[in-house]
Amino acid sequence: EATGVDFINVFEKLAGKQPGVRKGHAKGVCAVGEFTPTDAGGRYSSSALFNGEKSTANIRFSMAGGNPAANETERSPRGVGVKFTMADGSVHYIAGLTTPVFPGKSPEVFLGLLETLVPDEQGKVDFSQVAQYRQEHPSTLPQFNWLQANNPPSSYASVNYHGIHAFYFVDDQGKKTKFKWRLVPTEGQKLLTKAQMKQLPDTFLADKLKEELSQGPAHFELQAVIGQADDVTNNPSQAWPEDREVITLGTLSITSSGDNSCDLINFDPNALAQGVESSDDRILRLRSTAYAISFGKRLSGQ
Ligand code: HEM
Repeated sequence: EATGVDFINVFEKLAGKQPGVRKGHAKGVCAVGEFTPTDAGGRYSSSALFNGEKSTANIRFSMAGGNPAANETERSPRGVGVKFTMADGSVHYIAGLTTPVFPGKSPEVFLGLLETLVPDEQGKVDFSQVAQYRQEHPSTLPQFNWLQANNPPSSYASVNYHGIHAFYFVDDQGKKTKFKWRLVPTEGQKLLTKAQMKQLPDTFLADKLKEELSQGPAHFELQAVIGQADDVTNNPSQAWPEDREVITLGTLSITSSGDNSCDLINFDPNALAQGVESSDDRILRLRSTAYAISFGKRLSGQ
């Protein structure tokens, strides 16, 4: 079985030692804002997040991977982490990606994919080996195909983000409802054109966000896709059918960005307030150990 330590080790082989930096999603920007709930979530969950009062939000937008100099025009996932602090003081974390699916049905398949991407002693990646691994492990393909078909965003604030894993709402009676969350920009998605992907510099997303927020807040709808009885909860490489019911849980407003307010946050996706629970997805469960190791390392300058 793959462990959190295995992932931290392979990230170091892929990105080199990056002391003091996140071992995944190394490049990113902090932002702050607030969350205003609708009354829809309260029908499924006892969480204080949905009880009518506003929560404050600490946000971080990021580039996937361990490279702090990642190229922001490349076809790779972008990420978002949100820490909600509710009026009663309780906290709830989410961390998702721009892709609706993850590249592997299990920690082992994902780890194997990363291992094929480790360069040899000459610094070369054997891409034929990567392609062969993908064919032999078809659960790596849906995310790859999605990234080829969808250009990267022109702003961190103008793209959909997906929780990818299944979670459960739990209501006052203990009744559970499976769901997957997503954040949808209220003004719709804005993606780079092929020409912009060639012309833009490697780094523009943090400045662009700051400039956009100087004109006023950016808004996302937090939505929940409600699962049906036979929708699987343990395979993040697969999306649920398109026709599932979607409810709007509230609006996330981003008001400013560019400070260091997220540096001490570990966006552990299993650190959930009462009223929401993790599913049996092994990748989701494993993320806690990997994030904790990364958090400890980066805070201690390793
Ligand atoms: C086995 C699978 C995974 C591993 C080993 C892994 C590992 C990591 C690590 C080590 C970090 C840095 C944490 C920190 O220093 O605070 C990170 C950050 C992040 N990961 Fe993952 N991850 C995995 C799967 C996922 C999935 C499925 C998603 C999305 C659904 C995701 C989204 C993110 C995001 C958005 C961040 C940045 C959080 C921030 O800004 O601090 N990861 N990941």
